[in-house]
Amino acid sequence: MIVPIEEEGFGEITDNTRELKEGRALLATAQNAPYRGELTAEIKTLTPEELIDRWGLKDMKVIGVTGTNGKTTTTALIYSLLIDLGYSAALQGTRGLFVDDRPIEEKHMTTPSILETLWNMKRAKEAGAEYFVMEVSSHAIDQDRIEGLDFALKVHTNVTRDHLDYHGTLEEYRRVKSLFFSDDSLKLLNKDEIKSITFNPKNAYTYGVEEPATFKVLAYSLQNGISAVVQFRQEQEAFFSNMMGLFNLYNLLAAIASVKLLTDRPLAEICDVVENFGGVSGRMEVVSAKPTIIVDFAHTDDGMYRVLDSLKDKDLVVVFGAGGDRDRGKRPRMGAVAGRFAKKIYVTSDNPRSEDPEAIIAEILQGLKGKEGVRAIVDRREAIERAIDELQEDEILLILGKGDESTQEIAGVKHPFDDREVVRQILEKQGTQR
Ligand SMILES: CC(=O)N[C@H]1[C@@H](OP(=O)(O)OP(=O)(O)OC[C@H]2O[C@@H](n3ccc(=O)[nH]c3=O)[C@H](O)[C@@H]2O)O[C@H](CO)[C@@H](O)[C@@H]1O[C@H](C)C(=O)N[C@@H](C)C(=O)N[C@H](CCC(=O)O)C(=O)O
Ligand SMILES: Nc1ncnc2c1ncn2[C@@H]1O[C@H](COP(=O)(O)OP(=O)(O)OP(=O)(O)O)[C@@H](O)[C@H]1O
Ligand SMILES: N[C@H](CCC[C@H](N)C(=O)O)C(=O)O
Ligand SMILES: [Mg+2]
Repeated sequence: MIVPIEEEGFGEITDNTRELKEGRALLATAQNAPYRGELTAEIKTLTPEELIDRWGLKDMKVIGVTGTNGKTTTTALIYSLLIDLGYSAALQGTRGLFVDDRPIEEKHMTTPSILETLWNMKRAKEAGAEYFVMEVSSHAIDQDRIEGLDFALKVHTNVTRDHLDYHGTLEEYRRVKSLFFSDDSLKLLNKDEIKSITFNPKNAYTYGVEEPATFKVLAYSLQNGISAVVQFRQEQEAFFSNMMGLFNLYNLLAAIASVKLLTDRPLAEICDVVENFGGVSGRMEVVSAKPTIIVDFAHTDDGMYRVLDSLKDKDLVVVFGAGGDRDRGKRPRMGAVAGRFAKKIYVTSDNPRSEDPEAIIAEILQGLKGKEGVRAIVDRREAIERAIDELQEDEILLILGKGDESTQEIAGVKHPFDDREVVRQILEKQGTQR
């Protein structure tokens, strides 16, 4: 990556030795260390810390959220609460880069290289942001893509199972996630999932629904949205959100606690603005009210469990698949979770990428042996169409795994495909046929 830099004698900086040329400096990172062996003396290099100094980023308050699921939702909530309380904030993650509700960069990676993050922080600062809320993926921790960053707050959502294609084992995955919480930084941990990580107890706060915690939910209801009462020391306040599901109560609690720790504003003021948050696109997004069709990004067995469990008193119909070139072990587990909660199940393709879609479906079906009402349809559009055609009164259709993704990656080609758009086209076609 190459970005402009105002440096005597240099106009640009890159993090790739292969892009070096006259007038271009090199950012010396942990990631490109293996390639810096034969650097000649006249190459101007900067470390991430030096670049942070030069771009005056030291006073930017960086919030990092890591965990298997909930990062995009929790960061979006923190960002939204800060803005509604009058602060200026930036958001970087799976859905791209935003500053004060303005999209600045298309969606790219959940956590890009340190040069890209610093460049985004520079642009956010120039746009007036004082907070930089970012998702921190396990890959980024493992590859030290966050080197040099001084976090004002580190947040843990949960550590269940994903990316074992990359980390190998659950222990290794947990070890990597725990690295993020090993220093003295101010940290906020999910007390109900505290066993999933190890952490440095210095400056550690907790949030919880079941367990006693610094930020404790005293009561809650999940009927028609989420309403709850939270206690922090002597403060006790109620909040309400239109979002659905117990898992979103955790995301809300983590966000409220984060903003309290960052701003020390009265809990009442923070809880007052919770209701303004309309949710994250592609996460529990109600695409159609009648028939009820919800699109969600759940793409692990734990994510699916949380979503389906939060609707378990309804008749559920599920369309889902599993990503190719990702953790294969979760596939039968995803099948088993669907089998446990859903009345009808359409197993289809997600992003097969370089794998054979039929083979992925077969691995998911391993978790559905003996289950009635299961159909396997490789073509995702056809699976969604069949599910909608066969949907009965008072059944709820959940289309899982892709959320707000706008493409389906098959054999290296990204085809335009957006679950929500497909649902709208099918309903329109049906509407005209009725
Ligand atoms: C598997 C993986 O994570 N790969 C990431 C990794 O690539 P890599 O290890 O191949 O990097 P590399 O080619 O050795 O280069 C490392 C550094 O050395 C430099 N380099 C390289 C060669 C050279 O000759 N000279 C040189 O200086 C490169 O410019 C780079 O800065 O480092 C790159 C630079 O930071 C990332 O862009 C790349 O992410 C790829 C594109 C990717 O798809 N990663 C996915 C798996 C990912 O990270 N996903 C997570 C989580 C997704 C989620 O759950 O939401 C994410 O954060 O998005
Ligand atoms: N706190 C949570 N615990 C478990 N599952 C959750 C939680 N929050 C959201 N989910 C489920 O996981 C899905 C992904 O949520 P979200 O996009 O916020 O997670 P993420 O950590 O950013 O995921 P990714 O690492 O893929 O970017 C949601 O669509 C929902 O089904
Ligand atoms: N629908 C995607 C969701 C995963 C996105 C992200 N968590 C990643 O692993 O790239 C898939 O399973 O292919
Ligand atoms: Mg995300």
